[in-house]
Amino acid sequence: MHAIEIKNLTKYYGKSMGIEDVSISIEKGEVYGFIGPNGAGKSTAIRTLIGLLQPTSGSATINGKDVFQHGASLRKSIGYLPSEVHYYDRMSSRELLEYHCRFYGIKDYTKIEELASDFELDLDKEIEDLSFGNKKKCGIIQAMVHEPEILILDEPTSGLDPLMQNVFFNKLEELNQKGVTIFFSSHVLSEIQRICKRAAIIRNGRIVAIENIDGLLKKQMKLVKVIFKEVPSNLVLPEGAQKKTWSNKKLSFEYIGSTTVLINWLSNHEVFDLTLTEPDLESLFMNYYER
Ligand SMILES: Nc1ncnc2c1ncn2[C@@H]1O[C@H](COP(=O)(O)OP(=O)(O)OP(=O)(O)O)[C@@H](O)[C@H]1O
Repeated sequence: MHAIEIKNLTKYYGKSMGIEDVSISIEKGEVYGFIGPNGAGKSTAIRTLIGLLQPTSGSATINGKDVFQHGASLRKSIGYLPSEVHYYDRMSSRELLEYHCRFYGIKDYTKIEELASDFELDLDKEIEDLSFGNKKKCGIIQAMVHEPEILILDEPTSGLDPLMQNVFFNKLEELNQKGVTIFFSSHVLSEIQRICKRAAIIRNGRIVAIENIDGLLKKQMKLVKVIFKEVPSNLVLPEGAQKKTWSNKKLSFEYIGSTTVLINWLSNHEVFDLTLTEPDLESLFMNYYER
């Protein structure tokens, strides 16, 4: 039995399409990524998956149970972070999280303190005084505090600074080691590659690929910028390099291929400086998923 199974899920907002024919299966204990550019349909799919939106057609099950028939009981085993959090402004995070716990019959609030300390959240500040990133932390704690067996997180890292993103991913790894299934959306490829084994790639409301992360890494183009000490004569680029541009001693090109081959090629030259960057999602789509 899959932890999450979405079958041919379609959601139209009136005449406008949110998602069409989306199918995703997630094993128990898996960390699964959901990646796509803005407006691709990630939030629509997630909201429909957890029963917050009625689908136009198709079905979604969690632990084998239909989310519309068993919504209330299933939601007890899910932790959900929406892409945007909206709270009662005049409550403190502590009051909000305690209020949340009471829905789950939790009377011991030590987990709130524990998570707030991990995420460095001041529990005594009123929500309206929290920055965007701190509200996000509050949302993440809310998703985790009742210790759900499945975490469904919609753009969890947006608004978190890089250090806090580290804390967040370490926490996901810790929870996953305890058996928690995690499904999270992002539009940043490196985040998905960091902890997922598989990812569904969505564009214009449709799944364009379901990839093993290893496969995605092999396909991934790198942007290579090299500054040479001296411009080498008769320079031959490694196989897989394309769209080369020169500016003074600075060479830029796109590279798809073995990292070892690239490193070997670089080691044959006097390199003054080097940057390797990941392409944005649009370039990835242009290269592989354009249909
Ligand atoms: N309430 C709504 N009414 C009408 N159209 C909507 C509604 N919510 C979403 N849409 C449309 O559905 C499509 C998918 O939007 P969705 O918010 O699911 O994408 P997303 O991948 O989550 O985007 P983002 O990364 O920007 O959050 C978009 O075309 C959007 O305009």
